[in-house]
Amino acid sequence: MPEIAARFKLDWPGFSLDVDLHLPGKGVTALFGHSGSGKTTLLRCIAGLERPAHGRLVFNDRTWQDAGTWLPTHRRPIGYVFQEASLFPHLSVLGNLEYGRQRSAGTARVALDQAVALLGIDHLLQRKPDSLSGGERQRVGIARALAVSPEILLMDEPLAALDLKRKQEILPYLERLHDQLDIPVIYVSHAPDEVARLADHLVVLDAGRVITAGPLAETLARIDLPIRLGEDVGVVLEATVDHIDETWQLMRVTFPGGSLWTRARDLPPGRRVRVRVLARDVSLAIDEPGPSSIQNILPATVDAVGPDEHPGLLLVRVALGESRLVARLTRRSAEQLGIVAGRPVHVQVKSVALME
Ligand SMILES: Nc1ncnc2c1ncn2[C@@H]1O[C@H](COP(=O)(O)OP(=O)(O)OP(=O)(O)O)[C@@H](O)[C@H]1O
Repeated sequence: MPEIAARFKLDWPGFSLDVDLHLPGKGVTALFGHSGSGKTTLLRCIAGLERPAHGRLVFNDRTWQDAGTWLPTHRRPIGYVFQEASLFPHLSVLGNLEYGRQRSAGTARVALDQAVALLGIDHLLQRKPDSLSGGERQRVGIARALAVSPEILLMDEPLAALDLKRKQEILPYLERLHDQLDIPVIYVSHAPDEVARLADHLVVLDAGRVITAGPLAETLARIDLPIRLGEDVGVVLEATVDHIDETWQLMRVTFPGGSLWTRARDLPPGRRVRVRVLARDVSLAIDEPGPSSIQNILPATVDAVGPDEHPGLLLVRVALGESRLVARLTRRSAEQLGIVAGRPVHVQVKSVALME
């Protein structure tokens, strides 16, 4: 599988970046971390917009940077999406897309027509940028990045400048990119919900260093990381819709190790979905609970126990077959229930978010 090998060392007053990463050559890799952790700087190094004194970057067996090699940005087969699309105001949307394409030197991987269709902007092609909404402008910005037929798409918080409504409007298009593009995407974000929804692979940065990197589900289930996610601690599960209960308008999704009920959606059985389960919505019981308003009660085994941000809380990871859930418990209840690794428990899941 093609791969991206990136090693950068950069020193600025008050900030240094020191990373050595191997990223998959397909799917969406999220660069995640708090503000100032170095996400944008790392993305800019990959794009050649920063030139660190010590750096090595190999993309699909081609060296873009090492001690004796430097491929300038315009010669790298990249598409770059900024937080806000800066479109030429005097050109129509189509003019903006074609301008980007003229500068493209790479082999055509994603045609302009395909980019237009993927981002749903065909009805906007004759419009001028100042007549577009923020969300539409950003969709054009993404299409423009794709119109240069890139071999990799670099996105720097493409939703950060949008309000919640516009974000919701654009997320389905990003999901389409995820499903239909065959080029790797590196996606900078500090929003856990975006990462849970879009990423396949996760790199967590803190103060210019990589804290952890790996497949999304596995990395989110780590409870030993110093990064503070607060209310967003939780896991994602790759699941399949297996039953719709029309009477109660509920839907059952199955994952390796169990199944969960959630609100029904208009999705056919067999459809692959991603579900997010937050640690605050998971509780544990030793004996099988009696009648309860909680619909999802599953047998599991405690896998690991770790500290949480507040000294009164713990994070407990449980195993259900090959899947993992994380529960947030008070230290007192963990003590009272005798929660230790290896202990069989019943997991109660109060709420499940479908990332679809
Ligand atoms: N050109 C520069 N010269 C010196 N310091 C810089 C430069 N650009 C960024 N920095 C600093 O480097 C650090 C990392 O910045 P960076 O933009 O990569 O963080 P980030 O994780 O992308 O943050 P955010 O989520 O806020 O965009 C910050 O402390 C920033 O002030």
